[in-house]
Amino acid sequence: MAEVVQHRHGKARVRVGRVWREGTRHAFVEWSVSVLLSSRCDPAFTVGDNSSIVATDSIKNTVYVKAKECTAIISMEEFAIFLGEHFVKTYPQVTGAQINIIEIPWEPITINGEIHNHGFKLGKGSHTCEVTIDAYGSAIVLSGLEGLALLKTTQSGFEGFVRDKFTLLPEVRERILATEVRAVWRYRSKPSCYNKAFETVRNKLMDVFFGPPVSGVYSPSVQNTLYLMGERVMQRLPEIESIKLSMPNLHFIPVNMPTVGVKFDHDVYLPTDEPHGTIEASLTRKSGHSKL
Ligand SMILES: O=c1[nH]c(=O)c2[nH]c(=O)[nH]c2[nH]1
Repeated sequence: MAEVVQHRHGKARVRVGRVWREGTRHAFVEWSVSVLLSSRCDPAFTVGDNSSIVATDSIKNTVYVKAKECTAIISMEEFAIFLGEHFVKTYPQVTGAQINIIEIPWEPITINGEIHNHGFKLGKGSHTCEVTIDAYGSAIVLSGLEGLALLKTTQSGFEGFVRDKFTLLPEVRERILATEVRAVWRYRSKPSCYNKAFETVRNKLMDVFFGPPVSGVYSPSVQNTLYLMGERVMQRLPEIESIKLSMPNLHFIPVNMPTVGVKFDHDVYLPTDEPHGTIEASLTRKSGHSKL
């Protein structure tokens, strides 16, 4: 007969996206929240009596309930205190709560020095290149951009797609649109500066994705936004022959659990990256064929 000396239980990596809409200016955070409760529930371990266990599923739901209750923007430290206090105050058998949160470093977009109302990005993405030289010394130059994560909290929808017995997805005119752009383009002539051309491509891709800083621009699908991004890059840089864009659709699923107090109001989301939509296309100047 053994004695349980120490035990905890909780839920790890509860992903939550929270949007605060202050007029047309949106604030946004994405957190990965882990909760561990210390509680007097030894009989659950020793004799299979679950009567004192706060289910880890309820712990996960509570994260969303508390995120919903934060009606003003809050730091993750304050949120962790708010959440931890809830568990120790609500359940007499809970003697302690440890909350760990990692914040995904989404930062507001700036376009021409002006902060965008609802656009965010993660980092800057990487510049890549692939050069092939043939026996005569002629070079094919491909440049690319990898890992540029972009997100907008509004001005996106998806409607009018095939509806049949396999369809569950509702049609929406309001959703979060998030992606991680990968682009590869082929030069038909040498730009005056490859690095400057890369910067121009990156800025153009972002300008088209986000639209003007105050109003943004409506996206009816990732497909259409991707096409417009590629088209505008080729309009801006005549040296580019063709461009291939890959833009996964990183879904932010509305959290709607009215029975536990979370009625979705474009505020609390479950961010996912698996599975994700995969959208890609190659664009080429009308005269040529894409060699990407
Ligand atoms: O922009 C989108 N394109 C799709 O092809 C698609 N499919 C889906 O389920 N959601 C979306 N969104």
